[in-house]
Amino acid sequence: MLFAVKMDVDLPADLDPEVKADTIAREKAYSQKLQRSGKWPHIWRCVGQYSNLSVFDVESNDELHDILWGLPLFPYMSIEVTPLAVHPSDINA
Ligand SMILES: O=C(O)CC1=CCC(=O)O1
Repeated sequence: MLFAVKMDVDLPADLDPEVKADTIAREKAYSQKLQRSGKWPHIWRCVGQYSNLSVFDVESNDELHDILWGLPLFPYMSIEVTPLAVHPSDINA
């Protein structure tokens, strides 16, 4: 199952710099592990925003939910999930 996920990050201005750096480092490691596994095949920066647009390839809604809840930056994110279906005009479908 494919999902497009937009993640908007909003870190508090007064967040301790060490906590901020550690959380971002853990987020990167978590994301890259999932990218290598094939569960997170695309991640793109949204130009001009502290946001990304990602594609997840997972077995179920519950699996995606667990992945998103596990994001170290999850407490500082707004997340919008869009389930994807094959487009009838897709020449690769
Ligand atoms: O910077 C972001 O967009 C948040 C994020 C998600 C995965 C990652 O490494 O950073």
